Amino acid sequence: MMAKLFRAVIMGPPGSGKGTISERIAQSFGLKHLSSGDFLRENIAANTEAGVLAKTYIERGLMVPDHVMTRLLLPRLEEMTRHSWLMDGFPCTLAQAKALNSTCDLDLVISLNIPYETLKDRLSDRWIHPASGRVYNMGFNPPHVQGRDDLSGEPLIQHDNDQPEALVARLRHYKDVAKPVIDLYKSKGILHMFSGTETDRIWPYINSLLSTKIPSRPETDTQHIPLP
Ligand SMILES: Nc1ccn([C@@H]2O[C@H](COP(=O)(O)OP(=O)(O)OP(=O)(O)O)[C@@H](O)[C@H]2O)c(=O)n1
Ligand SMILES: Nc1nc2c(ncn2[C@@H]2O[C@H](COP(=O)(O)OP(=O)(O)O)[C@@H](O)[C@H]2O)c(=O)[nH]1
Repeated sequence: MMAKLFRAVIMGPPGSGKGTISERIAQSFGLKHLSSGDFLRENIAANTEAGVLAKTYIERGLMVPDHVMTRLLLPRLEEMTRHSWLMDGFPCTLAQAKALNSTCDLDLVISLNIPYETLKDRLSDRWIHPASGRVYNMGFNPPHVQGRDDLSGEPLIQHDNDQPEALVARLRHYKDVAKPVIDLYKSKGILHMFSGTETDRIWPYINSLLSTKIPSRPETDTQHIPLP
């Protein structure tokens, strides 16, 4: 059977559920979940040149400049010639989207549209295991032991920029930079927008969309996703 690789991007404001939904997609369809935030953290931990540079921005709650993001991520994507993947958190800006375009053809873009009040509630309750990027929510998906990561048992933390005071500015910024990216993907005919307040209600729609594009049971080599 012909094997075709599948490349997708998931976009949405902070707290919209990109990470949560990406994990479900990765599990159900065998795509490799690539998180730009995790990748940045790995580079920071490894003290790479770009990681050291990125850290100076992230520490101040700023977006990492386009040239640093593309220098970090594009070579990584270029290496993945044999993988189907879902990218979460990149591209963020039109410049990043154009750079990605010149590297690969995307099959599909998911954009999450979630009301502000919902984002605020979720993020003020978001707890993170910094080493792995695993995400919890005290109501929606609490850890087995309060304040501790399920797998490592290490302490969970909260990000200052998840608190409501920082959120308004983050959302405004997201809206400004994401609009031209969304318009670009709309014009290419690959954008699929999902709106709602609950991941569990949005998920079936995403699941059925992807089921029309990729089989839900990947074959033994999950890196090659055969299309019907
Ligand atoms: N394209 C990107 C992705 C991430 N970042 C930086 O990396 C940080 C961590 O990334 P991530 O974990 O994806 O972001 P969160 O801030 O947790 O965003 P979200 O709430 O959407 O998960 C961001 O705050 C931002 O400073 C960036 O500048 N540009
Ligand atoms: N209450 C609630 N929390 C959710 C839902 N979906 C995701 N979350 C939580 O909301 C927070 C943000 O989700 P996350 O996947 O990190 O979003 P991202 O910032 O877009 O990657 C996390 O704490 C999730 O556990 C939902 O439907 N209801």
